[in-house]
Amino acid sequence: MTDPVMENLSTLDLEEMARQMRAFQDLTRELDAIIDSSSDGLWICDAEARVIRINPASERINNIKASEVVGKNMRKLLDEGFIDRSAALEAITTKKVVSQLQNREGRKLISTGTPVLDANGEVIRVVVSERDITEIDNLQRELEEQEALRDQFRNHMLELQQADVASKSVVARSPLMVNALKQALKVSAVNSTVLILGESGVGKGLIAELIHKNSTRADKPLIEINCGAIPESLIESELFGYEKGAFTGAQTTGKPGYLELADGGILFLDEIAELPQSAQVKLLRFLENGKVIRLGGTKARHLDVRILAATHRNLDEMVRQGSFRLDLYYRLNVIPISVPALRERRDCILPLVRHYLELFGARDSIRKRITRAASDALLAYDYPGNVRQLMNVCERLVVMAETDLIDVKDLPAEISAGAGKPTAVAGVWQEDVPLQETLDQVEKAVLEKALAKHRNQMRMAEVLGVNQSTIARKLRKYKLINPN
Ligand SMILES: Nc1ncnc2c1ncn2[C@@H]1O[C@H](COP(=O)(O)OP(=O)(O)OP(=O)(O)O)[C@@H](O)[C@H]1O
Repeated sequence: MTDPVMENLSTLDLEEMARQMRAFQDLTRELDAIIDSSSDGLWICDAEARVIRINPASERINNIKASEVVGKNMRKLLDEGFIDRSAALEAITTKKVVSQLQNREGRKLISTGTPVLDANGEVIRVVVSERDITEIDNLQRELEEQEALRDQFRNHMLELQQADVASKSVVARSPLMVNALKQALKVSAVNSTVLILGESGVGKGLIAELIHKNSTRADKPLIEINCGAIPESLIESELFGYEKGAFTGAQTTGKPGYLELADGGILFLDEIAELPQSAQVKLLRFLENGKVIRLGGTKARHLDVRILAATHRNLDEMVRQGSFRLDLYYRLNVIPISVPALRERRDCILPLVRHYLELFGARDSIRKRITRAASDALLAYDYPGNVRQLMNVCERLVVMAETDLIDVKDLPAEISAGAGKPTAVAGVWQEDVPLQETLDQVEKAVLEKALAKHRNQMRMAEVLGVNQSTIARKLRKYKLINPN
């Protein structure tokens, strides 16, 4: 017997139905693939909140099998305590998309219930997607903790620094030193990298502090690191920071580097010549693009850090020998400031002595004066350790000198040894050196003494019996004044 319905269908109708059926099957397969491959969990419920299906991601997130929940009503799952809130129930009631935070099996989930409405606006299905945000949440918390730690650290440093700088004053009498300070003040206003050159103890650190104090970054940190004092194996992690587990012994939370800590402020890299080659490459990259990537990390952080660097070494020579990168040298040497050795600015010596005797005296409530002979010995000494050495001598004199009047006998042996002896000024010279060289040395020493005493070229000219233009020319020749 033939089917009457089939009888009335033409071959064309049948072909169309078969095509539609195939298209429907393809669509179902596509939907299955989407649902099953989603990394977010998916729950599909009917209008009564009965679970129709859940995807493999949901099985994994909730640690259940689909068979345990399919066919059950969300209300029952709620009563059984399997879930603490249901986005599906709320979406059915409100007919709106709802998002909820849920705690399940010790994990944090964000569930979004979306109602599917028919043509009459009635709910026919609810799709609930759930995303496990436990890791993101932990990372967020870690980040917040680190940021809090960083702020705490930075504030602490800033307080210490402000107290330190406030208590310091810079003594400068010699034109060479005055010029170095002027340069420092001038560059404070800009953001350029500065390379401070000079022997150990001349005051390079003090110049860096002066630049910071007078810059627009004064209320942000000045972080100082001595590249020579950090073990080579640690310098990169100290400078650039590291992510957790970057190397054996790394803190489990990871750590920001000094560059990050200096964000918004200034990083002062003392003893820059001691920076290992691999760190030189990374520093150069930072100077070029302003970004750092922590060790073991992939995320580039953009930082706003001004770099000041200092060294007592001859970087030119190191570049020639290949131990310092030329490209980094160019990047650092944008504005060089040379701080002269103390023996090249003897007219700073006595003002510094007075300054430090007063400073240490006030600290210890001791007031000490100094004899002329002791002053002369201090003035004649060469100070291989520069201002730092002079400062230590003054502290010792305040504490140790037996009477209120400091005399030659109170001075350290290396300084008192020179007292009273004829110096180059009085006529001691080396044998067998060209006469002109000896004469130049004597002339320079005479000018240095006169400059320290009279401070005024006119007066110097009077005392030395030459005209003022000769004095000016010779001061320039021996670099005792600013060449400009
Ligand atoms: N012109 C100055 N007036 C007052 N104190 C100074 C002056 N120059 C340096 N000092 C003091 O001398 C000490 C040494 O200075 P500083 O540390 O800045 O030298 P440095 O050149 O950076 O030395 P190093 O190369 O060893 O790091 C510091 O205590 C500093 O305050």
